[in-house]
Amino acid sequence: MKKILIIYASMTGNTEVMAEILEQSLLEEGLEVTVKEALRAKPKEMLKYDGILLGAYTYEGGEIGDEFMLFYEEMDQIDLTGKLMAVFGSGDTFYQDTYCVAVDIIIEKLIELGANVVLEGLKVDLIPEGEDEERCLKFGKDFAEKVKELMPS
Ligand SMILES: Cc1cc2nc3c(=O)[nH]c(=O)nc-3n(C[C@H](O)[C@H](O)[C@H](O)COP(=O)(O)O)c2cc1C
Repeated sequence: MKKILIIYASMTGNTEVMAEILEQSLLEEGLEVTVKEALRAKPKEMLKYDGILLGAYTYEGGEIGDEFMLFYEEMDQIDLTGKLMAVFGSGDTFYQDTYCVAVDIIIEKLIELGANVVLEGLKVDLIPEGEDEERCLKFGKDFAEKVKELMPS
């Protein structure tokens, strides 16, 4: 069974809800899923998984939230060449110019580290409800399909 790791940081719970929906979606696709908070995870753990999803909210006018920062910095120590990855996060459209930019910053770093970022970043305005919940479920399904296609057993 293909193994997926979801690592996320969430201050007020919105990105955490995204992580939960993604977990549900990946489980429905028959994948094994581990979910961890960034503060309790180390980047080298990613190397044991077939696919990895990273989630972070955006803070302070365009920065990665504090709880994800150490993980982000320590990623520099590992080689992610070929790793199948994608990024998600909650933000607030009130911050027009920096809406969900943490997602973009992380994607940029992953590409720099050689990862294969297989989907466009998933950005949600505050809590994922209704249509946004559907977008999260689809993101999980699309990621599962990529893993099955690109990591044949
Ligand atoms: C001080 C402050 C600054 C913020 N800056 C941004 C920002 O620049 N861009 C953005 O999209 N959201 C910004 N947000 C909104 C949060 O990203 C949003 O509330 C998000 O849903 C929090 O996710 P979480 O519940 O997972 O912690 C900011 C929130 C606060 C309190």
